[in-house]
Amino acid sequence: MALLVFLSLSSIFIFIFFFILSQKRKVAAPPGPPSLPLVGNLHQLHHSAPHRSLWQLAQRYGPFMSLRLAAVQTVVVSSARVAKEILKTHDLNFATRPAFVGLRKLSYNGLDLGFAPYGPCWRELKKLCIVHLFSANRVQSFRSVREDEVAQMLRKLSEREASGTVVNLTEVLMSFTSSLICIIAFGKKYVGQYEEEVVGKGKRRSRLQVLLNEAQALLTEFFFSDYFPLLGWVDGLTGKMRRLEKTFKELDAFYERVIFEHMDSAMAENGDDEKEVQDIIDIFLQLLRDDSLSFHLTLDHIKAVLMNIFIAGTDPPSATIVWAMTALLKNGEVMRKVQGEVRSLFGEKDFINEDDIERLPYLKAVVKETLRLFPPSPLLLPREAIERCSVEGYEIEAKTVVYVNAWGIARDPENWEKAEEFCPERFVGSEMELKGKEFEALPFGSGRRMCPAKHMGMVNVELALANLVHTFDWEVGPGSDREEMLDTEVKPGITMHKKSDLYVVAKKRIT
Ligand code: HEM
Repeated sequence: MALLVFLSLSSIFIFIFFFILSQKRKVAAPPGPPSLPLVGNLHQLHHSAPHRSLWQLAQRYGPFMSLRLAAVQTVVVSSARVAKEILKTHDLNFATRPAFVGLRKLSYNGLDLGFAPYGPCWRELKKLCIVHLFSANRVQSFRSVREDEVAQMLRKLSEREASGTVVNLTEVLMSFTSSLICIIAFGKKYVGQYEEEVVGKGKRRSRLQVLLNEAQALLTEFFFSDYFPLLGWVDGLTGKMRRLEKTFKELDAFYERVIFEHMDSAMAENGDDEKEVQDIIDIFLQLLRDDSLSFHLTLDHIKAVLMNIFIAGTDPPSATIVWAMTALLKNGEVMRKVQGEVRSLFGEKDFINEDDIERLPYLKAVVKETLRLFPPSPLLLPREAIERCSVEGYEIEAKTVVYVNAWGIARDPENWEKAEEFCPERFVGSEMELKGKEFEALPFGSGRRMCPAKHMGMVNVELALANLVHTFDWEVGPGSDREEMLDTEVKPGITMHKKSDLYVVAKKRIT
């Protein structure tokens, strides 16, 4: 009997002890909205614009907010101060990425730059890519490629103008950035070598373009395996796993084919005929032969980084130029001012080159203002806590997923006057570079996981935009609803694309 009483009392004490402990932990996490059983707060996220719903929730629960997305403990950062804590003070502890199913597969199980877990291998790979692929000298080596591709885009637009057709500028810009990244990464435009497929009302895309869009979509696709691990089998039933496998296999075969073509031509040339412009595969093949590398670079690492470059090099730059043109069409005064700047300095010229860009402070301010209001990755890329740690007096458990709401922070009236207005003047004469040092606007992220290609991205956008506003006068296409054309609704996906394509008429300027 005594033993029974003793056991019952001890069980009650143990229960009370763990109950108090769990309550303490609950209190120690950042505040957040109440959650439902099983789904947690999943239902509170807007499908295509989660950054907007998270920003609204943050107005109520604060700039450091906990959410439970089914089984995934999450925190959301919505102020410059907390972003600095996470991305600078505690950067090392938040330098890894969650192993979500889509990210893991498309990163060759974590061998890439963008989604690999933090560790010695990723560190070496990032160093190597920064030095060999994305340095200022390397970006400069692609100058002629960039200028040729912009000139080609202008020619295409001139032909359409001559035939009086309305132009889908979104498609023109996607095709420009994907051609450009194909030449930079693979040495030639493979897009045109693939058969075209019908992808919607009157739209045709090359298979390679379709695969690229599919990979982009799969990176943010909802997989049961990520949020309800016990229901992972549902992903098999819905066909998502098959879609992921198929897209991965086709892209893998494409990268392999291009790499082997490079190996064959290197052997045929016997190494004595250096190419005028080395593409990214050439550089990787050289590195593969380098015995002094501090880690074992494999073919899968190369394919994984090519996957990053193909997706990240196409989408964020094209989305940024579309947003810039949308904002300029909406704000006629800013359009006149930026055209005035370019044309008054270079009115005699047919083409604005990269040296000219350095003399265009207002154009540069337009690009920065676009990146402030329309960061292509509004929630950056997800981070994950490596170990339990304390931030702003709250306890963050290991494996908590962290989203930084860069979109919301850059519209925070605490940091920006007339925050919602498109006003490039705020950057004229300002020292702000928006390259990871200022936490009030973080279009390229910050810290160890920030974008390694920020310089390349910026140059591509500035050159294309300068030439578009220099060469043409722009109007919304006749027959399109101006309101709808210039709205700021977005498509779902890892990159924030404008929802409706931008249909415009481009008229050559009168010289
Ligand atoms: C307008 C252009 C671009 C913007 C706004 C942009 C933005 C970003 C952002 C926000 C991140 C996540 C940073 C973080 O988690 O803190 C990122 C990562 C990355 N970006 Fe970019 N990007 C651009 C262009 C490019 C280009 C052209 C490339 C390659 C050719 C590229 C390659 C990458 C890679 C590999 C990562 C992953 C880095 C890592 O996890 O360590 N980006 N980018």
